[in-house]
Amino acid sequence: MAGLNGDPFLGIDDNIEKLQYNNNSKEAIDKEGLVVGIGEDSSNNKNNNQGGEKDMAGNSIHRSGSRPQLDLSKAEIQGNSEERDPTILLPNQTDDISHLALDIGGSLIKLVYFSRHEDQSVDDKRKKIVKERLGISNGNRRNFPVLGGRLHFVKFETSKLNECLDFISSKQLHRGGIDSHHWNSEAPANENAVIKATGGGAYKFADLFKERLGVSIDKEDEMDCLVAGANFLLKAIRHEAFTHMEGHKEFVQIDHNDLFPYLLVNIGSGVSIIKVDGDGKFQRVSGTNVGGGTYWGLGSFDELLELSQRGDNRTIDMLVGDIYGGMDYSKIGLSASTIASSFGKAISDKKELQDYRPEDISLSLLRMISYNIGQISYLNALRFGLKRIFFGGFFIRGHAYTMDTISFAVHFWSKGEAQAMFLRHEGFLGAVGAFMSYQKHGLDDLMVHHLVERFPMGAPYTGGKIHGPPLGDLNEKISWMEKFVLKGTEITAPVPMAPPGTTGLGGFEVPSSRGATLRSDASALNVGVLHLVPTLEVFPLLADPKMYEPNTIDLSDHKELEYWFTVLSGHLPDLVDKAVASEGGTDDAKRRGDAFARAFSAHLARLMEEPAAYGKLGLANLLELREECLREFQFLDAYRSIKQRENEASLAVLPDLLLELDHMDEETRLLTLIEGVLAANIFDWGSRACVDFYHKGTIIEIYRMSRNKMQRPWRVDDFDLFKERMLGSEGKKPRPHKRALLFVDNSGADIVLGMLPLARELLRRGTEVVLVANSLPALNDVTAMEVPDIVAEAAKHCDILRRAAEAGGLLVDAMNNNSLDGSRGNSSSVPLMVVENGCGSPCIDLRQVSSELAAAAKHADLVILEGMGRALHTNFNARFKCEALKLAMVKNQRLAEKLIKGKIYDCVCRYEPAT
Ligand SMILES: Nc1ncnc2c1ncn2[C@@H]1O[C@H](COP(=O)(O)OP(=O)(O)O)[C@@H](O)[C@H]1O
Ligand SMILES: CC(C)(COP(=O)(O)O)[C@@H](O)C(=O)NCCC(=O)O
Ligand SMILES: [Mn+2]
Repeated sequence: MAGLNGDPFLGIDDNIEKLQYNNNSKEAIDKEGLVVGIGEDSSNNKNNNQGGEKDMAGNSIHRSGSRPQLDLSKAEIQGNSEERDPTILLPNQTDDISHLALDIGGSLIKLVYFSRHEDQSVDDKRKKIVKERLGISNGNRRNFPVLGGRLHFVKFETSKLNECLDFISSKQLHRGGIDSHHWNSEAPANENAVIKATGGGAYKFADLFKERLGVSIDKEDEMDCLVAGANFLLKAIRHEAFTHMEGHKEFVQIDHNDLFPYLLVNIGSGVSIIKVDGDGKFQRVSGTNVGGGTYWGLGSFDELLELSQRGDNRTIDMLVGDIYGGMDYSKIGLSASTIASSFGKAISDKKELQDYRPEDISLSLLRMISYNIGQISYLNALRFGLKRIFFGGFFIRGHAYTMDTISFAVHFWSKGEAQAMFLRHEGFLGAVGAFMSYQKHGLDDLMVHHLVERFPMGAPYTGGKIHGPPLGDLNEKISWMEKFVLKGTEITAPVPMAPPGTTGLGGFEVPSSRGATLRSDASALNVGVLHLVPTLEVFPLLADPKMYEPNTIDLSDHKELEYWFTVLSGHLPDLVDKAVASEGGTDDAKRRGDAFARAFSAHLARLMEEPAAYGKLGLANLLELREECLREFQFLDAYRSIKQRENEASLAVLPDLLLELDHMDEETRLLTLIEGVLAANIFDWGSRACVDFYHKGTIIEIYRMSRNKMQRPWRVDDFDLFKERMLGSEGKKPRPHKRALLFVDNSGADIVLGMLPLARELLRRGTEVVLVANSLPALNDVTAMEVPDIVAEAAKHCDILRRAAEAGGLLVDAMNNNSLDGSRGNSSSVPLMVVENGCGSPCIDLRQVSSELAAAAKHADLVILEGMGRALHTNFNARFKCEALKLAMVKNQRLAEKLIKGKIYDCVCRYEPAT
């Protein structure tokens, strides 16, 4: 059942979403005939002579083991009655699997399409053993629809339907069923292909679709789709909704059980106002013809928006003050600056339209439309007693001033009773709803933790128009990066947006950012590719998953963001060197390294300019973005040789360390073990400060030095509490833990001389130990694939480890002989096991972990989180149902100051009893 069991994972060959831009640099590039649309890249692994599954040493590279997969031959699970009607894609039934849904509006065509992955998982022995040991079988697995892949969001102008048809055809989206990676251009178009579509164009253009693509359009009701889309997004995307007041954006956590009723206002060409009471329960209560089409109809949308930034509507709008001789009409609560009549000054001024500045007209128009919609929305909210109003539709376009104006209107008219909220997928509600209407996708069963949003290399450049077919392979991606960056230097250093807070006060003031330029692609689509990973689970030991926030550092503080921006930019040259070297230093690797650096810099620049562009931003997201970006350019493991070297050096001294430990009494040993973990956590190639002194000595010298400096009390020091729990007090022996989950961090000394000896101590005391390691490489972190070899090597020198590893099925001999047939190895020891965590980042978001980790957690009563990434940047404030120990050396001065009011190289040993 490999396919149905596909373990969760973060895709590595992230797609470059179709790009859109309409700035000057684009023109230049277009003329050169460069393909500017960047499409799905399914061919990362094929095009780069990586050969797929083996590295240079012939070892399997674990790249995507946790990816969702579909197994054509095992479709029988479809009938599994134990599960609540799981929806299953039957890969053989190619004729009824659709990948595409459309919303063809009066202004824009919105596409949502789904791409599945190839099965690239390495079904390694470790996984088989883990499944057996942890009792993960298909029968008792969580119910989930067999669905894994990515949802992409693209838009076109309706008047350019042909470009849209070309796009669909180039990606073969209409062929449905055939994995789009494997489509065969010679294959006949699917005769029965049906595409779900909504919006007026579904009627208007049905014949054209049949003619051009040979597909039938299955028309879905527009309001049904809007509501279905909004409900799905609000439930399934963690930070879909946000408020936007006075330039300040704040993501809102919507409680699923407290979503209804709400008012949905979709501002497309025209405006629909819908009262939503539940799934499929709604009523269109009103609308207005003054909407997005009104604005766009009077000029070019992007241009108008940009002009409005520099506008002053007071030259053309008649204000209360104009009527009252500069005074407020305070009796009825109107200030002098209140707009009394949009465009009203034009009557008295005796000027012609062309005498007014286009900037001022544009702003006046934008305000007129936004206030009007805000007011009508408020009146409808009042009519039905609704407090929450969600605004969607592409008129909003993530534009700060528009949102501020609408928010102000709602706030003003409702006297703060009602709240305006906006949606990140604003314009895609209908298209998502149309997609949802393919019930066989089982999309409605997906939950927040099944979705991972990724922002591929194209994200910083999105916006504007689409040209040309999608880029198909890595090489094209790289040359796109090269050419694009050469031509469009202003894009690598994007025009800064007005800093937060100055995009406009909303209210009745003019934008205070007058003169500030909008991004050259004023129209950025702030949505990424949604990876659907149905096997991800919430870590079962979180005390309160709803309150859980992985990030300790919230980068919405601009100073903080600036600091980390500088740090990460500073790391780049060194990282690129390592990455290039890890791929043999070839010219090809150098090109990829360059492209990676450009792409990551562009992400950083984009986020500096608009920190919330990719949703709520924490440091963990930035660190993960870096790893994903490396993978996008096929740097599968930049630190491979460093990790190997350090593992070997550390394993060589492990026997001496174990001997030393065995001569100690219990209490000294425990302290030495914890000291050892903290000291060995110094080997962190993600920290500038540490890397600097790796040049000053050998690994072992640095480890010794670090250990010698372990002066207690540490900055956070709960060791005595932990010791009491482990060893007891006043002669009372406490019961040992049943199972401990050890979240391991770095390779080399960190795992070998730090965590393994601690694991050994727990095993010795009769506690089962599960080493939890990354699914994919990140910096010098050890991966789940690498741990068994390290343990096997260590076990050669240690009986405790050997017997436990055998019992856990970790030793190669054991694997080959008895483990796979289900026998338990040497039963005289508790087992030592290894599971992957589902991540490929130095940090861990415990809301989205692998199913093996979730299974391992079931019987665990102790969680040990190690390292800065896992225990400080994320999870420092996390509370667990079981006991938790958080161990890390703080290798960054600023973090030390902020988090523990200490200094660099201070240590944290935080012990928390079960909550
Ligand atoms: N790139 C763009 N080109 C044209 N209009 C845009 C663009 N981006 C946003 N808009 C605005 O979005 C409106 C269309 O919103 P949308 O939700 O797609 O409605 P519809 O379904 O009626 O096409 C346009 O009328 C315009 O005001
Ligand atoms: C990337 C890291 C979280 C990895 O730390 P670890 O989890 O290995 O202890 C850490 O190195 C870090 O926060 N670096 C910040 C950059 C710097 O200080 O140079
Ligand atoms: Mn690390």
